[in-house]
Amino acid sequence: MLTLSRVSRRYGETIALDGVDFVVPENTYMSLLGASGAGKTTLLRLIAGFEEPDQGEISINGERIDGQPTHLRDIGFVFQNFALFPHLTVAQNVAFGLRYRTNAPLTNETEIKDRTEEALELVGLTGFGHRAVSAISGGQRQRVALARTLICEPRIVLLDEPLGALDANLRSRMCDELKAIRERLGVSFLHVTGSETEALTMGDKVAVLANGRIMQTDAPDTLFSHPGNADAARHLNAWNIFDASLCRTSALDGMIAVRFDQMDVSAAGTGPADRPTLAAKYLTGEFNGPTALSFFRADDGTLFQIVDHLSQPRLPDLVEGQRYDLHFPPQALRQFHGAA
Ligand SMILES: Nc1ncnc2c1ncn2[C@@H]1O[C@H](COP(=O)(O)OP(=O)(O)OP(=O)(O)O)[C@@H](O)[C@H]1O
Repeated sequence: MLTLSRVSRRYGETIALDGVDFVVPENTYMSLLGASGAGKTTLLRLIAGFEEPDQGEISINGERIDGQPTHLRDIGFVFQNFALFPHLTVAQNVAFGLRYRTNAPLTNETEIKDRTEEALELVGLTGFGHRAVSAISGGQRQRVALARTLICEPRIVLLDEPLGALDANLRSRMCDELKAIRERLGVSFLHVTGSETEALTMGDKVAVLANGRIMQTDAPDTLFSHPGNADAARHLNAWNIFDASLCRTSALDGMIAVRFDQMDVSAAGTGPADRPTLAAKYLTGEFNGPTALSFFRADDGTLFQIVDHLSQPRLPDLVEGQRYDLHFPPQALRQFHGAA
């Protein structure tokens, strides 16, 4: 189990991490979701030991690792650009860590060969060992990077936007593969990403990092349906977050949130009396295959998005520039206290 307690890191005036408390349990795929600049890479660099925190503690299974040199931490790191050695073959890249690690480097060629083949098999690259890394695909390079990390049997594997350099089809295939490889090994993965879809698909648990802090950590379905604060909700790209005073008849106040798929639309002035209702102007629509997204703007400038599933369409025909009533069942709303 990896534990961060009150970890802070500043760069001059910039507070990248501000008292982060975070736990990655054993045998878990943990996604860390955050916008650009949220501090995701900084967090990984502190865990790996490329940098040290200004404050706080980092430990694995109760043993402090902050302050220890990187090579003694037993942590694997997969970089976004894979960072392979271009002049070495696939097998030489994978074996590199075994030969040159500070802690008990291997010199027995048979053992190195066997371990390399095992690692390549684990990531589905049996038979690719002799290839140059320039002569394999992006997805295969990703797997070489993973094999090179896994061969040293790290206590935890950190993956920094590992799918970012891959095209969309490959990304979804690698999602499945990464999960399967992790399950086979039983070692925890900490995967950072700016994509909510990737975070929710991959993670047994998902943590949201914003303003230098972990805002929420939960199972993906719990986080998606029950974000605990506006910051967590904003990262899921599925919730309208707005001031309750926009609703005509509501006794609510503060910031509330309603999921894109739980809002309905009626002609102006015809919203049902038993539902919280607000007025907004229809801006435009967007088709995404099985779903359609409609955009509205309320009088205070708040943008609303409503998702319609094409198999069960529920929105009327909409005219751009015209005002409508947006409404929702009272039980669909989540109310947040304190966060804006
Ligand atoms: N070496 C540095 N010197 C100064 N500021 C830095 C340094 N490294 C990071 N920062 C700042 O710290 C904040 C967090 O950066 P970090 O790279 O951790 O974010 P990130 O969530 O990984 O972003 P991205 O998704 O864009 O890679 C940013 O405001 C960044 O500009």
